[in-house]
Amino acid sequence: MSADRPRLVLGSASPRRLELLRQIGVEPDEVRPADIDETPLKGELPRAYCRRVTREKAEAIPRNPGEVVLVADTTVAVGRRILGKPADEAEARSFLGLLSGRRHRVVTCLAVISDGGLREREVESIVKLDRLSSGDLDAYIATGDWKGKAGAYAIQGPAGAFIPWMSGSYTAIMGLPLRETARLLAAVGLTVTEAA
Ligand SMILES: Cc1cn([C@H]2C[C@H](O)[C@@H](COP(=O)(O)OP(=O)(O)OP(=O)(O)O)O2)c(=O)[nH]c1=O
Repeated sequence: MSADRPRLVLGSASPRRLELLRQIGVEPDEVRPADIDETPLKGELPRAYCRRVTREKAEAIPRNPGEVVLVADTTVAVGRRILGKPADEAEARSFLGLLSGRRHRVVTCLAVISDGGLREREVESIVKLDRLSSGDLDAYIATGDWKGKAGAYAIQGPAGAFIPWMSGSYTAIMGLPLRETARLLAAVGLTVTEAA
């Protein structure tokens, strides 16, 4: 990347998002996560929720002139219901019970704030989970991989063994849609040129 490019701040505590950015040869100059309340509003629908939370993350992060701040949010939706990160094992079991044997949506919103203002994108994918036996569920819960993951699973982890089908963007499901991210970064002067 050239010396006069803007500084990139990744506004996320998610190790997946950093790993995904690195996959396209982008190393943020700084990681500066947002700490916001992610509680859904009463009656809020999943896409509207994801967009709002993403914008709030973007606005909560202090930004100096010349900096580009990148944030995202991943939300799992079963019909009108929002499944965020499970608070505990009991909630993880209940989320996985809802997802078992069904298709659900995964919405990932991303936003970039630069001197030029706010740019937003949204990517929706569909994932099918096999019907989980109680043995499958116990074994998966025991891995602990559900912790910190929207919907209580991660496609890139052991839960991959229960996913027969998906449609959309694998990187979006994992937390950061790389195609849309690369395009948004390019639009603010951060061309992705170093991918090996
Ligand atoms: C569905 C799914 C989610 N996830 C993860 C990505 C996100 O880290 C997390 C969803 O929570 P988010 O609230 O989107 O992100 P976060 O709290 O981890 O980090 P930050 O808000 O600071 O950016 O779930 C996977 O890793 N794999 C998956 O298949």
